[in-house]
Amino acid sequence: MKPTPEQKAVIGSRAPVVSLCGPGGTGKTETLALILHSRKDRYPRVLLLAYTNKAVVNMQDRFKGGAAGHERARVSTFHAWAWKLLKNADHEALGYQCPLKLTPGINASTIKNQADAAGISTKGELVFLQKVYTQHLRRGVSLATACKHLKTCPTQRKILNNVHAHCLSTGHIDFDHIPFLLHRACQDPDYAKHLTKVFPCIMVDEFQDLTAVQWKTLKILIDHGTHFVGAGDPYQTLFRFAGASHKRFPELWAMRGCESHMLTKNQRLSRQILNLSNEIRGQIRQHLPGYPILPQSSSTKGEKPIVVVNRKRHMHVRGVIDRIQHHIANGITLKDMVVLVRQDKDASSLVKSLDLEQWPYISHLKNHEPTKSINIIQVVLKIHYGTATKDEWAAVLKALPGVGKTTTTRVLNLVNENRWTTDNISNEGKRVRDVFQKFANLSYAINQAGDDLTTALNAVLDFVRTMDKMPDPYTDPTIENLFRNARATGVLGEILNLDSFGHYVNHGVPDTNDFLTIANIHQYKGGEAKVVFFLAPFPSFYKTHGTFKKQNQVIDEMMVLDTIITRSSRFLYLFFPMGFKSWQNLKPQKSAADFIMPTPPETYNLWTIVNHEEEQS
Ligand SMILES: Nc1ncnc2c1ncn2[C@@H]1O[C@H](COP(=O)(O)OP(=O)(O)OP(=O)(O)O)[C@@H](O)[C@H]1O
Repeated sequence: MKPTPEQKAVIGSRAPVVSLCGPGGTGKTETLALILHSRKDRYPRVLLLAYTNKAVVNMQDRFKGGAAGHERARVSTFHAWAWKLLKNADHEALGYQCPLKLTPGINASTIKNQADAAGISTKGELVFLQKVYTQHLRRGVSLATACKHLKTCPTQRKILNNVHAHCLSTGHIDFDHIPFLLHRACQDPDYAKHLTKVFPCIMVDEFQDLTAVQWKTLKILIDHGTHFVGAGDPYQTLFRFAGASHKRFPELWAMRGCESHMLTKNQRLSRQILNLSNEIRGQIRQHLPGYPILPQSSSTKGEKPIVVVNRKRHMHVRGVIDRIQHHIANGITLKDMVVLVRQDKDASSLVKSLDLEQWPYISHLKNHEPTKSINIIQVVLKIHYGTATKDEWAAVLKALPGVGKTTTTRVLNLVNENRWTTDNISNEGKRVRDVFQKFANLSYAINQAGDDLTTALNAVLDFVRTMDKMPDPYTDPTIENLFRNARATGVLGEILNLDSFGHYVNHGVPDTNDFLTIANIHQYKGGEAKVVFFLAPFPSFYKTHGTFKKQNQVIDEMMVLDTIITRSSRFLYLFFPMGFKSWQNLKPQKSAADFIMPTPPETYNLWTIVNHEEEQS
């Protein structure tokens, strides 16, 4: 691969702070790989942070094959990197009475326990309490400030203060605590200086997705001398709900010594797809002025994007399957195709059809039922972390050999009353003691394994193997992904984030390397495929979320659509659930279709799907 002049300029930059901005497909990630390579002799260590576990795995794959592979580079999510540092940090200096224990799900379960104790049990109030607590952590503000900002009442404040006190006294922390605590640790100038020495160069892909507290932490390191490269696209800020902001780039540009680079030559999109993307970006820009978005170019010719309209989802599914068959007949493999959705349930009828037709696929949808093995592995891990619900405990106890009804009831009572401490258990009968001993042995093995996550996972799998009526987990094809992700992220608890690895269904097809990908666009960010299908949501989705009532949300949806469009290098199909006549009359739908309709008709081809069966009947 020959870098373009724009890419060469960034690679050759010696500025301490570099901003690399460009629309989807302009080669930002590729350029980061080249910068990494070019800087390998300049720094003893380079850290590259990516937003999702999937992005980390992709990046590691890209570096393995590409020029960048060298031992001094480390690719990680912010959380995995920060957790490795926090494990060795002085917990007392951070206000904790015990060493930190990463316990995924602990925030939600402690908030629930405290709320139960205070007699609060409505779902709405619980969700609100979680929102306040999460905001305090993600924004890097004190709990008191978050409480004030979100106008909590004295009871709610008391509950949240108790949650906070519980974490400090037990050392339990959740994922959201990780960046918050690293930020706190970096406020000590000696620690920040130390980190700057250890990480003299940090690069971030999808820079706009950093949360406020993550960015504040990196800014401290930059101020202490860490060199920095932030690559991304403010128009792909899809994680605003999780704390991302299109303002990150202006904040980066305002840093002292920042050199700003733009990539404008699109390496992925054909000219025809680029035209459509530029139209949507033009609309985004009307709402978000202030970003110097230069005209893009592309040298690849391709097909015009195709807009397909039909009111029925099952007709879209037929259309997708028909087009897949067409492309396979023309030499494109399933592996080069992806079906993208905005919300997971939009893919459910497609998944049913694929199962019926026995087509192999990998689904990155959150609502895809995990295999029995993955399910039980997650529950066993939750027990290890102390966050399993009573039902989850019951499911495991049911499958443990030699555990009858009486033992199960006794164990569940102890768990329910939160009384399964060593002292309490020693007074119990042998069977109950045996059950807890099994879990204690497992926890010991996991803790002993430390950073060696393969060993830790094997301990969990071996535990599952001893259970009755469970398939052998080692024969589950998804397990390989699980190990791969665990190794990539370096954090065992990430396995509880089901969406971090795909759900693979190969239906016994001999070539296990050829499958269709189905994903939510938030999961597929940064990905690319030759053929991209988008199954747009029905207008009811936007109505439920009040999207068209708030400008910010309309912009979010435009960004979602542009991110989907820019995943495709050759063929793009956008399926909208609406009638052909409504499209011809340009009747607004209050849905994603409204962003395509105003574009010049020559930007795309308009198709509909005719149901011959219905016509015949
Ligand atoms: N100079 C180049 N010559 C040829 N191909 C390139 C060049 N730079 C990048 N590419 C290819 O173009 C495609 C898009 O690159 P990349 O994924 O780095 O874009 P990106 O800007 O990070 O996209 P996104 O915003 O969607 O994540 C990849 O297939 C990459 O290998």
